[in-house]
Amino acid sequence: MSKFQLLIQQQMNEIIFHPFLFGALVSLFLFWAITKWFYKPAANKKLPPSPPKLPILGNLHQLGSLPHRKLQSLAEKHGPLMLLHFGTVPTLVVSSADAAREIMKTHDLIFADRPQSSVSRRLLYNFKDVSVAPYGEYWRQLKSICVLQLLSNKRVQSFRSIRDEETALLVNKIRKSSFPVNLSEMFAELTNDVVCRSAFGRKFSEGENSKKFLSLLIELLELLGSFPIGNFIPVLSWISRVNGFDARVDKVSKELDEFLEGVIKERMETPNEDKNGANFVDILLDIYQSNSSGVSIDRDSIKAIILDVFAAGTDTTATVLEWAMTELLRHPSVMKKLQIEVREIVKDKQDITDNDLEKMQYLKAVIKETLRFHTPIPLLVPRQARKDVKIMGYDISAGTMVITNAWAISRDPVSWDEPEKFEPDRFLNSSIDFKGLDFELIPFGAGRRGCPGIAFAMATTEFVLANIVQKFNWKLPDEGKELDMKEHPGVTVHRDVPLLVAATHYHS
Ligand code: HEM
Repeated sequence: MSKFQLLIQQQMNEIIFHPFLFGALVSLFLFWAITKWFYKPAANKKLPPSPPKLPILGNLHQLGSLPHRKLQSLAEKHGPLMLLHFGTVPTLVVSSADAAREIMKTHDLIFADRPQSSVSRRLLYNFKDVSVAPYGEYWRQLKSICVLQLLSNKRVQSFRSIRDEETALLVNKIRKSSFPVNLSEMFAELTNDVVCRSAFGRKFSEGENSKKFLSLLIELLELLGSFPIGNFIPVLSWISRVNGFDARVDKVSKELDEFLEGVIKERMETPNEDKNGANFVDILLDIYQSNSSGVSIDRDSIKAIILDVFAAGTDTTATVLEWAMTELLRHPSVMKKLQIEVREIVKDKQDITDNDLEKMQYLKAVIKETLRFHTPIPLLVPRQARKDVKIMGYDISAGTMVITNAWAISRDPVSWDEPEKFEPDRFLNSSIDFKGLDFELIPFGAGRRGCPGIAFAMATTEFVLANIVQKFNWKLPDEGKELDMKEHPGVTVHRDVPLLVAATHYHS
């Protein structure tokens, strides 16, 4: 979420250097005076500990460019439940497995809402998608479409040929690539193409119109990850109108809508008769037109769900692959052990089957350790309290935003031995999994609002990783030099610099 912080910093700069400085300062002063006058903290409430805050900004200035790291340090001082203030928004920060269990299991129903922003309202069809829809009957119906129809194990299996073909293309690209291979770029392309083919039945990396869609998606992700200052200090909402941010949101939303309308129209005119080869648009159109499953969705719902799948499913999976390869290159003994496992199971066969993947226990351990050590969305997706509730003896008010620092939880020495070490073996004799039942490892969240895309994401991650470690030997281009491990700020935390590597084809 640090686009968040970057944006706030950017917007603060704009306040300071902008010709509208005077207006901003006057608004802020009035706002501060009014809130001071009316706001009286509840005397009889027991609130979680809070770090000291500034007037108006609250704790916004303490987030830094990588908030998961800053919030971890704050939690070390103030405890696993902290109450921060992002401008006027009270925000509960959760930093231990026990506290996360209270939120996502014991009181899951109370925390089943998401905070709503004007950006997601405009980009996601007035909250008609799954990930930001308010908790209620509409969200329940969409979530069940995702879990039972779009992202079920059976559906994920039906996309097997897409994974096969796209992974074969990746392997070919690596073979032909000039030195060094830019793996970060290749993983991003692959995950986009896999999601695109699963959603539309074709890719967007080919053809002019399709390239436009790709650049719109990149903008969508950027905008969804941004938090204009007006979200936290409502009196400053006008800044987004004046600095062109609102106009950019409107433009991206309009152009995405035109593209998706085109895809839907085309599919309605020439429906896909092959039920086994159905893609997400086919399935959603079928539900829309036949009112099957007793669910009624409209055209906007279809477009919003498709955008969700792109926003949630591409960047995240590419990040896991990127960090997994990074750690394998930094730990040659782990790479060797993984290659031995994969090559022994595959032997001299041409293709890796789902059955082979099932047997690759070390591969699964490497992926789990990557999700622990480099949690792709370190602060998960924020929730919001629907009612007043007591958590660990503290009073939490309805409307409080909740941020779970899953990154800090999976490095908590209370739950993990030597948490700062990348050590996949820790999972070999352990039943801990990432599916939302073990709160020390929750990269996909948990409970009602937990991620429905785990099977989809894992199918791609396991298959791609198994193939590239089997078919190539890998080295850093400059062996004497330490790999740069800096993280790039964002909702999904990538490497700051692309992963460049040397690959040699392996012959069994
Ligand atoms: C490594 C890959 C992925 C990671 C780390 C990830 C992580 C997450 C997280 C942390 C949440 C919020 C959970 C919560 O609030 O408890 C979430 C929600 C969601 N994810 Fe994923 N995700 C991944 C892949 C996918 C894929 C591939 C899809 C779809 C194709 C997907 C679709 C969704 C949707 C629709 C939601 C919203 C669920 C709701 O609000 O009810 N995700 N994901």
